[in-house]
Amino acid sequence: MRGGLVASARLLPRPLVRWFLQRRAQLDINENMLGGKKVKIIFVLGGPGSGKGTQCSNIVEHFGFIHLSAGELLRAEINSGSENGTMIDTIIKEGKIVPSEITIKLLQEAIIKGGNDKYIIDGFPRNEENRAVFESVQLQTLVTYFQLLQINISPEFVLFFDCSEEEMERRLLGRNQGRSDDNIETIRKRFKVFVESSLPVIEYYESKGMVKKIDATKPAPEVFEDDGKRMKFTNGIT
Ligand SMILES: Nc1ncnc2c1ncn2[C@@H]1O[C@H](COP(=O)(O)OP(=O)(O)O)[C@@H](O)[C@H]1O
Ligand SMILES: Nc1ccn([C@H]2C[C@H](O)[C@@H](COP(=O)(O)OP(=O)(O)O)O2)c(=O)n1
Ligand SMILES: [Mg+2]
Repeated sequence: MRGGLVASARLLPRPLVRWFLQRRAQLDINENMLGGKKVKIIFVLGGPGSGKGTQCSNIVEHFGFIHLSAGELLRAEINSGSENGTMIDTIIKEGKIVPSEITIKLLQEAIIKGGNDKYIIDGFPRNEENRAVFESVQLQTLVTYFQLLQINISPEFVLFFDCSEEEMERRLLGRNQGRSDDNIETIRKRFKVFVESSLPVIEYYESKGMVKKIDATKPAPEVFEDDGKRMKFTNGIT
């Protein structure tokens, strides 16, 4: 947590960070509990087709979280005809990652609109930029709206769905949701981006002891049994 906070703080003006730290010390609070309502976040990460969306639906049903899929928010933005839509569409078709500002704005809006205090966010952060910008934006939000909106800077934990590429490829080719990126050419690009850009994020959280790794190659009900155990065993989440 401290490392993330320090990294985020580097992106902010120093007087602002100093003010924030002093204010926090005065109020005897920490970054996970800034008075008022706490918004808890769990990140769900894993390669394309590892079963993130499928398992998040199960988790929502059993544990009362609001599920936000970064990919679905981006697809909705394309379909809404927004000015960024064409650009987002092109990036997704190329299997690349959309600039963080766009994705984070959509996530923040959805969190505020959701009005819940527990969110499970799937497919985010997908690269180091996603992670660092999310943390810095959260810190700014905390500073700006000190008593109004308190979203944790860091997730409670990260669920990592570990699945072989062979199995993920099979699932994506059979997904049948009419997605422009579920074709073999884009799938291969997405696997490459996952290994090069997303795995380092998982490793970062692993180094902080925050990752709960799940064998996602098994059939969906068995995978959910694993999620369920991990959710129940985590105090204060359910
Ligand atoms: N454990 C599983 N075994 C077999 N197929 C699965 C499993 N989990 C999900 N699927 C199927 O694989 C495809 C991709 O799953 P999805 O949840 O959309 O993954 P992701 O969000 O990680 O891309 C979907 O068609 C889904 O029904
Ligand atoms: N944080 C994110 C999440 C998704 N995207 C883009 C790039 C991804 O290939 C697509 C689709 O993401 P999505 O999570 O829906 O895909 P999968 O469920 O892993 O198959 O959206 C992004 O740019 N940034
Ligand atoms: Mg998905």
